[in-house]
Amino acid sequence: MGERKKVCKEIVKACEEFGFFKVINHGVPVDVISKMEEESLSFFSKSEAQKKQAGPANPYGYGSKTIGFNGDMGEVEYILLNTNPNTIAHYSNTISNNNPTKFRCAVNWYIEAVKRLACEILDLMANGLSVSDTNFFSRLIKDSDNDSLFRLNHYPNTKDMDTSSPTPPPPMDVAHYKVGFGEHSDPQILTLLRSNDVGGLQISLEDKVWVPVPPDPFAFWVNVGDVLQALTNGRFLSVRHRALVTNNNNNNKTRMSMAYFAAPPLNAWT
Ligand SMILES: O=C(O)CCC(=O)C(=O)O
Ligand SMILES: [Fe+2]
Repeated sequence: MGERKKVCKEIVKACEEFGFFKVINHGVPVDVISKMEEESLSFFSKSEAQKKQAGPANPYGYGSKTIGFNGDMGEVEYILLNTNPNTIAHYSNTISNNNPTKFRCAVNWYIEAVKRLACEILDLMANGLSVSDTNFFSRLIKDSDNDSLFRLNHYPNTKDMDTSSPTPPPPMDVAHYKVGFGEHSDPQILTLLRSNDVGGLQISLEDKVWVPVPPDPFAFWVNVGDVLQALTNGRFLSVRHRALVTNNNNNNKTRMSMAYFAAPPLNAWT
């Protein structure tokens, strides 16, 4: 079997078993990632009052603790954007009032690079599934009306949390954690997730068995989303995952992640 064919088969197997896999040597330039991370860090380091100028997230913009429309809460603050360049340009003004152009460019470069990677992965998947039209999935996210999203997440350290509860927390190395981002699956086709070197992400393979995902700032994790599960008639699993805030890391570094959610146009006929 040729090398490419082998990769296609392995990707399909991972999507059937886990709906989740890791990509290394992905071709997204290091400086594109580090510029995006720099922008993210500089935004989240601002004062609460400054950050709130870019909110509330409805659904785009800055949000803190409330996630989505179902009243979900978590120890997370985030910026959610549509990947449409007009939306990015609009929000850049309040997200980075000292240099909106720098922020906008960092986001656009990052999105351009991860979108290319997502398309390549989707073509490999189609190939592995022996779909005759191998660009079928990637065409959906290349459509100019695609509804793809980009999200920057920041999780505080437990040291910053309220520990004034009457019952003392269990020893730090046991189950002392808070939910940063509660259990969910991503609704779109595919998610490319990249984080700094602070852990917290977990995936659930069987019911309620949580497996920690080691952080790797040089890699991308790929999540199969609900749309791809549906497009493959359930052959691919859309992976359930969550992010916890722990204080296992003894330095003060906090987790930052960035997620690109590749989605078809809202009115796509699939
Ligand atoms: O921060 C993480 O690792 C998880 C983020 C996530 O699941 C999401 O943004 O949908
Ligand atoms: Fe997610």
